[in-house]
Amino acid sequence: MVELRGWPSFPEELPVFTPETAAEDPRTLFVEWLTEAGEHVLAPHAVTLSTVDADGAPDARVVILKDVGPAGWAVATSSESPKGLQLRKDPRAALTFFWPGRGRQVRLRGPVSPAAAEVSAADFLARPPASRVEAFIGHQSQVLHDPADLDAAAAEAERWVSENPETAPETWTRYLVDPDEVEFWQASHDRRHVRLRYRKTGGSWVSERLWP
Ligand SMILES: Cc1cc2nc3c(=O)[nH]c(=O)nc-3n(C[C@H](O)[C@H](O)[C@H](O)COP(=O)(O)O)c2cc1C
Repeated sequence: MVELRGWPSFPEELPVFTPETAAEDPRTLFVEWLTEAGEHVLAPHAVTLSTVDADGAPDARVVILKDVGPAGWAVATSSESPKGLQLRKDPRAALTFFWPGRGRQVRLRGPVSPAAAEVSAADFLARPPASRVEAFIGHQSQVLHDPADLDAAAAEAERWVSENPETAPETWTRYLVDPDEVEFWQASHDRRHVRLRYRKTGGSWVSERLWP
């Protein structure tokens, strides 16, 4: 058995979250928390993206948040990857951020749509060369029978990317999660964790405290 008790989850000092003074728009509060997390944790923009597969079973993996704007929270991947195929069939998702260094979690869920082709292409072209090559290799999550196949595909992708520096693969897609619900969770050492959930109703947001 692994002894898991006693491992600390949070630092001794935690921020105090006061829902009464929180922004009216969850995006504003999210950007505040994300910016602050960037000063305390590695990869604050790493987020668990949850989707459902063709059988309705949940699936989840970590991706990188690419942007947050009026159209939603943006992530990027191949439309041919398992998550891309899942989103094509059932365009709904949840995003879960966890920033242990601040004792904070943010959860959001809602419909997902692909960004315009030129936005996805710009996302791809802004990636560093090695990341572009990685995306061009393709076959994400398929079984790799022989590592030599990956070496060959990488060499081919590298050649393609260097000869076509302005071209993005059609499969590279920015997905926008436009949440109906966003929940902010702030740990407290007295276990009175503070939770604030925003729900979109009509065109505006309603926020409610939740029991911990
Ligand atoms: C920190 C971190 C960041 C990642 N960022 C991305 C990303 O932005 N896009 C992506 O397609 N995969 C990313 N991955 C890999 C995914 O977690 C996953 O392994 C891959 O996308 C295949 O997922 P799928 O089979 O569900 O489609 C990242 C993994 C980690 C650990």
